[in-house]
Amino acid sequence: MAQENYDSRRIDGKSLAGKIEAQVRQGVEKLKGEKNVTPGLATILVGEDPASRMYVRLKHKACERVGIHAEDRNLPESTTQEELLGVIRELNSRNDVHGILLQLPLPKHLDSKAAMLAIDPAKDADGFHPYNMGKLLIGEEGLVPCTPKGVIRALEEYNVEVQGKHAVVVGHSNVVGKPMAAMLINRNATVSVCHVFTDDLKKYTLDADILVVGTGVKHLIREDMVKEGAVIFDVGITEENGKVYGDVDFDNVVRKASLITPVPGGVGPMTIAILMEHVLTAAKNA
Ligand SMILES: Nc1nc(=O)c2c([nH]1)NC[C@@H]1CN(c3ccc(C(=O)N[C@@H](CCC(=O)O)C(=O)O)cc3)C=[N+]21
Repeated sequence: MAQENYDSRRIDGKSLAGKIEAQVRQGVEKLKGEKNVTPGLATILVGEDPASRMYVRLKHKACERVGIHAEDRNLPESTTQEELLGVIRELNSRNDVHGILLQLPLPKHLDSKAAMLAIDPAKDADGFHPYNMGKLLIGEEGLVPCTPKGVIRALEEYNVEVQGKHAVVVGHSNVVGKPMAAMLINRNATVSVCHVFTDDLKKYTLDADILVVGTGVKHLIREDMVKEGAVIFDVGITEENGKVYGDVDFDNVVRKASLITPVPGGVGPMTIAILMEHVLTAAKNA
């Protein structure tokens, strides 16, 4: 059987990220030339979790590509809450650090809510501070969570109409689902938010014009659960035997989608590109 070619339906997150990074690189050059300011990002990683280390490394590599100065604060697993807050306060006070990223999850003995609250909202590159989250909810999108912002950017790039459309968000996490729902509401979509306690998930997903899935459940979304012509963003990552899987059964769902992101090479690279944009924005505003 001949393999059908669905390439035109695939949202190429890598090339979109490349486009955003090229714009950031120009902005960084301009800021250096005009104000002699080099944007700086400090990442804080507590402990040695290999996945977290890899994500931090990806962010540092992106900084290198766009000309942002990156500082790596790798703290031992035994770090106390007071010590962590001390590092955050030091970074808050430094004028060569414009963005602070506290890599999550933190070891269990640390209070991540209190730590995020300690980050200067103006340096909150992740957009996780309650002040920035609150602004997002009232329609003021400054520093907002990078992953849902990447989805919005892709919708814009591909000229997908959002107003009046039924957008279904699966997963209600603070980093993806909730801010994603807020951004879609801000753009006048009709938004349904589904999660582990939703019964009859399929009833909602089948009606979705735009479907954003971030649950971490491998291949949760099957072909029979999506509407013909849907625009689908897969924000899930499950690692199994060195392979990465999304929340969407891409190979089969692609037949019904009009646009769809793969994993890897979809939303992940866009997340990092938006993070770079945020550090530049924070440096401009400083
Ligand atoms: N404070 C905080 N901010 C974050 O932004 C944050 C975090 N904590 N904790 C963990 C998650 C995860 N995350 C990813 C970013 C990019 C890819 C990415 O680019 N992935 C590549 C694949 C990379 C590979 O597997 O080699 C892709 O999808 O193509 C993945 C995951 C950011 N996170």
